[in-house]
Amino acid sequence: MKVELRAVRRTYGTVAALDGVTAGFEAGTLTAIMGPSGSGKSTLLHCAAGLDRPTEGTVVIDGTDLGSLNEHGLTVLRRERIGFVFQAFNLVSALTAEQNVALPLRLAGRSAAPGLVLQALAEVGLDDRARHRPNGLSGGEQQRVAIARALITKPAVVFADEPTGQLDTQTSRQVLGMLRRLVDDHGQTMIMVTHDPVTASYADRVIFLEDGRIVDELTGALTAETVAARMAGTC
Ligand SMILES: Nc1ncnc2c1ncn2[C@@H]1O[C@H](COP(=O)(O)OP(=O)(O)OP(=O)(O)O)[C@@H](O)[C@H]1O
Repeated sequence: MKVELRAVRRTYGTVAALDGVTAGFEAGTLTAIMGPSGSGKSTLLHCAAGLDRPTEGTVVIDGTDLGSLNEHGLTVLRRERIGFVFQAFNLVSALTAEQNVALPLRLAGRSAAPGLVLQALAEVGLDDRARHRPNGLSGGEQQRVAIARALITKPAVVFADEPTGQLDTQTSRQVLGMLRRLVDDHGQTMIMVTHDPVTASYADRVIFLEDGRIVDELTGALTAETVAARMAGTC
């Protein structure tokens, strides 16, 4: 499912958090958004995901102009087609890991096929923690439950904000490998904000923001070194 931003501007008072961003995100691609603090990364993600409305310009997902949808229409689109891996989308503390992962299916009125939820937990290495509540899990484990929950509906588009922010190196590699396989095998469109060159190196493309504008782009065979060099302004 293609996601397109056309001349998107988002202002907060006199601050232009996004200042005329045009970008397309094709199905089956993973894009990393990078840039200094305050450059507009979260604002871009929120506008592209229909969580925030641009002040000017349009966001089009799979041919639908999000500006033409009311709040209910946006909610349905988000629930049925979009997955979120955001730090702010916390787990429900009263529910077990298994129940948290099953929640998006229940909200969409879909029943979970037997084993589906456990399989999603197994993919993030947590099938043995299914009955634990969030406060009985480490930060990294909670993050992995949130990823399993985001992917359980097999969303066509996934938005991620620092998807491996709280994970150790090894778990982080596993999770990134898993996200990469989802894009390659299921043709999902994935857009992730990250400060980490290693995380960005899993992407097909890195977009660099500065002061609400796209200032550069890297594509091709990305390595953490080339991304880091670009961040340091040395290439
Ligand atoms: N709700 C808001 N109200 C007012 N200003 C905002 C709001 N959200 C963002 N801004 C401003 O818009 C600009 C872009 O913010 P944004 O959060 O998109 O940046 P970012 O690149 O994600 O930063 P970080 O890496 O620190 O998370 C900043 O100047 C920020 O202060």
